[in-house]
Amino acid sequence: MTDFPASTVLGYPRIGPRRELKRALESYWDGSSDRLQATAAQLRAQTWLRLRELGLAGIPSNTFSLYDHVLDTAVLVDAVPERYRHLPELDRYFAMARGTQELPPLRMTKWFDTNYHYLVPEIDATSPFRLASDKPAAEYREALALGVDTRPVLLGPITFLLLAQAAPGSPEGFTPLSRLDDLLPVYTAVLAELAEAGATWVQLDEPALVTDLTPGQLAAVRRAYDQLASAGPKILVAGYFGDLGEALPALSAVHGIALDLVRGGLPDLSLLRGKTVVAGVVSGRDVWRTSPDVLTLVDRLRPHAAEVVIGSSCPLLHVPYDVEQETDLDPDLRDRLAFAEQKVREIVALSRGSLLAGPISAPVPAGFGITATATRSPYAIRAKAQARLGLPPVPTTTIGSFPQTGDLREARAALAAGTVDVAEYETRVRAEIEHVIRLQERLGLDVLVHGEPERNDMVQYFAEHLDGCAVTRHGWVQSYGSRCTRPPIIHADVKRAEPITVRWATHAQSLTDRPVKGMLTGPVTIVAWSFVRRDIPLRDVVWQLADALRGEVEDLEAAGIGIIQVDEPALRELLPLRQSAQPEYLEWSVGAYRWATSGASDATQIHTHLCYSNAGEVLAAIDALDADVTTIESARSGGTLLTAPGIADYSRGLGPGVYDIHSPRVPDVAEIEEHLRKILRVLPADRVWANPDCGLKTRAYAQVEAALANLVAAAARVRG
Ligand SMILES: Nc1nc2c(c(=O)[nH]1)N[C@@H](CNc1ccc(C(=O)N[C@@H](CCC(=O)N[C@@H](CCC(=O)N[C@@H](CCC(=O)O)C(=O)O)C(=O)O)C(=O)O)cc1)CN2
Ligand code: MET
Ligand SMILES: [Zn+2]
Repeated sequence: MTDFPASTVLGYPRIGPRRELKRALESYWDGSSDRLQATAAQLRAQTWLRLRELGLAGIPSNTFSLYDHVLDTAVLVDAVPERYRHLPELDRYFAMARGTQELPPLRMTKWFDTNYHYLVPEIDATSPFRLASDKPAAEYREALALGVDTRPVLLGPITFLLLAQAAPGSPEGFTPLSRLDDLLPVYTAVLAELAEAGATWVQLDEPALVTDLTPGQLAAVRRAYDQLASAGPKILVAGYFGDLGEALPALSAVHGIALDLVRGGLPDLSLLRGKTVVAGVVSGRDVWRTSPDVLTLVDRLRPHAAEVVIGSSCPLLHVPYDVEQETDLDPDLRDRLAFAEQKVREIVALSRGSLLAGPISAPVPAGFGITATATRSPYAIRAKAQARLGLPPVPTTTIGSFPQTGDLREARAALAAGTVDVAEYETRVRAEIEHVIRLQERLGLDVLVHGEPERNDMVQYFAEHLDGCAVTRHGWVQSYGSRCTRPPIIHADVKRAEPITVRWATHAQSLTDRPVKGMLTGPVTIVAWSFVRRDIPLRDVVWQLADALRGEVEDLEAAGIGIIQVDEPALRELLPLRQSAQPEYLEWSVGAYRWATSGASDATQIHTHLCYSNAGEVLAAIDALDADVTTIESARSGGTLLTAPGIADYSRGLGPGVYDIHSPRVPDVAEIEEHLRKILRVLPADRVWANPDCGLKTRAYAQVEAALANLVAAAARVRG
């Protein structure tokens, strides 16, 4: 049964080496271009042909998506909520993704422990599943027409259902997984269609199988794969981001298993007997070169499996395209790196036994060893000291960023290109800060922000100003839809050479009598959204950052900034997927946050912000952060924060976001007021803040002005 190609990747980036998909999407949405489908087809073709050119034997298809692969799966099986159904195909797809002025979008949340976001399917007890799209087969045929026989990739039914939520109005206790038996025939139908088109192998992605599953869920896994294994094509189940653990025995019927041997260890090898095993030894989650030593893992597998294939640990969606584009990187560092293109080369070389050892790695690390427990005075004492801020009940504020205009981005690009000098660039940034301050005063907000116009990104900006971090020029990774980030590379000990944000914060504060929040990104989030060195424990890197930020907090306070926000939107994201590892993580991550913030005096109000956090799950940790005020995503998760156990006892300031900033739609006053009243039914008025869900950088000024005016009006109504 040795018919599987000798090398493969589980998936590939899809935004385009120069973000071609981003540009095609955004010009399609603003109506200025009709090249979306053509660009998409071109990107797919380019990927298949490039992978073949690099010598990769097993090439995946249907890894492309116009927006999100979970949304694609919902559309594939027709799990489309009634409210979107009247819309024509593509409008409907983007309405589910982004909303329209009339319709809010589906919920969006983090894909496991990555910075990728997926749309949460809504499933109810009667959703009539059926095969409603031929995308997988169409893309298979599209590749075949180019002479590339691919392995179609589908999101597996278990992960799909576990990531879905019960549609609003579902009976108490209803879980989407209870619909498995109704969904399986649709999967059987897609598999049959793919077999008919000529596919010999189909990959089913099941990252949910590396999380803790109940006996009932494990039984569902077995039932699903016993059935799908006989549907036609051979089935490769990919369980990545960790160990398959208890789920592996339940996959006994399938023909192949892809193991994540970077995040997970070798399983009970007897369970692999007779199977094709994709040995995921090349990491899809970092940018470091792979050592040929990984072949010892492959050697351990060989005697047990029917065949062993060299592969990536997970889809390469989470790494940038090509390190060769990074001509500005320090050559010694660049030598240590592999992006998607280089990883494919490594996989091919490993499969041919010709991978060379990488260069001698990192400089000698210092690690980190703070043992002090960081505490501030009790909250009651701090609250009294902070009364000097003179804030009204239900104060209004925003999360930090204001729209990143085309002008600002162009000015930054011009600065990098050398066509604008630093002085000219900074003049523009100061002018933008003044504009943002005046706008907030005009709107009547209580706690102002400077708007973050000097930042390309809340993480990259800090990395650019810290020793030990490098940034890329073209290393884009998709975060959601058309939005991307360039994760910095933390390659050595992190240190702050000089203050980073103080001059922007003091400039903003000099323009107004109202308090302006200083704005920092927290240590966990900087690490979560960067590629991190591997030669010291993650927690040591986080603590190094915490120490650098502690210095920044002290400098801001000394410069007269009375409110300092330290964002930790990724606190929940780094939570280990297995419960057994969670308490330890929460202890050191919360400890690092407290180290960063606890140098502040009682009178300085510390804010934090979290988003896409399923905050209810980490409420105790949020509490332990000990921030005076926490603003949190809530509008787009259907207010689940407000029903979290313990929420009514939350003792400090809390601002559950009252509208979703990731959608272009503008909320009206009544809607925001209703949201605030819902919050006030759960929390006492002296603890509630009124704010959007997240920063406003992705919105246009017209949307922001209208939405914030409505927010201020709604807050005024509930105060009365
Ligand atoms: N790192 C990170 N992760 C996060 C978030 C976040 O803010 N940062 N927020 C949450 C949601 N995720 C998000 C991720 C990205 C963006 C986002 O807006 N990204 C921008 C890019 C931001 C950036 O780096 N901008 C640079 C570069 C801008 C650019 O494209 N410049 C042009 C040239 C200028 C032009 O013509 O526009 C180019 O390089 O080609 C800058 O402003 O300097 C985008 O995709 O459009 C928003 C939210 C969770 N994860
Ligand atoms: C993804 S959290 C964003 C927080 C940041 N202060 C902003 O407003 O953009
Ligand atoms: Zn946010």
